[in-house]
Amino acid sequence: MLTIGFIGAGNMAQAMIKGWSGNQEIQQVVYSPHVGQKVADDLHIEAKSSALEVWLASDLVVLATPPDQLAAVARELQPGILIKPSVIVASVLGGISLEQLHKALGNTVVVTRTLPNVNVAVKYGYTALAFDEQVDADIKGAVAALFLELGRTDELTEEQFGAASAIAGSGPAFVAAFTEAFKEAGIAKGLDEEVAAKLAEQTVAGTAQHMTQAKKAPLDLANEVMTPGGSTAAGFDALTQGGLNQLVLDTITATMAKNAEFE
Ligand SMILES: NC(=O)C1=CN([C@@H]2O[C@H](COP(=O)(O)OP(=O)(O)OC[C@H]3O[C@@H](n4cnc5c(N)ncnc54)[C@H](OP(=O)(O)O)[C@@H]3O)[C@@H](O)[C@H]2O)C=CC1
Ligand SMILES: O=C(O)[C@@H]1CCC=N1
Repeated sequence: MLTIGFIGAGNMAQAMIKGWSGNQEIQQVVYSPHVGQKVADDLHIEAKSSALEVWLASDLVVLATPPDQLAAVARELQPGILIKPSVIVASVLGGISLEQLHKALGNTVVVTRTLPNVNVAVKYGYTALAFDEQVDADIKGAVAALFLELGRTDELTEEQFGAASAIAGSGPAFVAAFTEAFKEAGIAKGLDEEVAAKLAEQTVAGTAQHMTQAKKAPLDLANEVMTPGGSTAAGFDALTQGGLNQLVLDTITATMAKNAEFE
């Protein structure tokens, strides 16, 4: 049995707990100052009463607080790090580098920097992983296998994390915003809200499934839909001329700029 402990029980921690919940070989525990007990009850796991208790009970500890809480959490964990140095840390703290993690937790702690997205809750996530040189292949393999259970994963360099965070980490919010815009357009064109919501959601989900299952590039799929001289091509022109690519680039640029403030 592997025990995964969460420090912080917000949206990201809950998504990961849900993703691993079906695995009978994994036991999960959580500490969060206000919502910890409620989240534990809702997700049928055990609540601990401090970050230190989580550390002492766990094989792998996920740091899932806001990034600015790292120093406070690291202080609480110091006795645990001395008593039980074997615990592996998987940080999901946005913008916090391996170097910053080692500075806070100490150089002896085995630390991995991870960047999952909320889709791990339904095992359709994407997680970027970064390890420092001292992490051996067995640990890398074990951590990667855990995150593979939650969707796709890659080892990236830390320099790639800013872009990965904007596209994969924040991306679900942007895709959701596009889906909402689709729904709103449906309502504006006379559909009732329930029908518009269903059409938008099924079309976004189905398009993603189609590209993934059939291994189709986005523009190949788009071209299949666009009958020459037909209605989709007219809409596609409007989308392109309206500046979709620039808008998406601006969105990713703004996201990365904010993320860089934490570094
Ligand atoms: N949401 C996402 O899609 C992604 C988030 N991340 C990263 O994950 C981290 C958490 O984000 P998210 O879950 O969205 O944030 P939330 O605000 O939803 O949750 C943060 C949690 O941290 C807890 N917390 C705050 N301070 C402490 C502390 N000192 N000790 C223990 N727990 C504490 C809060 O506790 P309480 O409520 O009990 O006060 C809360 O449960 C961030 O660093 C973010 O960058 C990374 C990738 C994607
Ligand atoms: O919004 C945030 O800061 C975090 C990082 C990636 C997704 N959510």
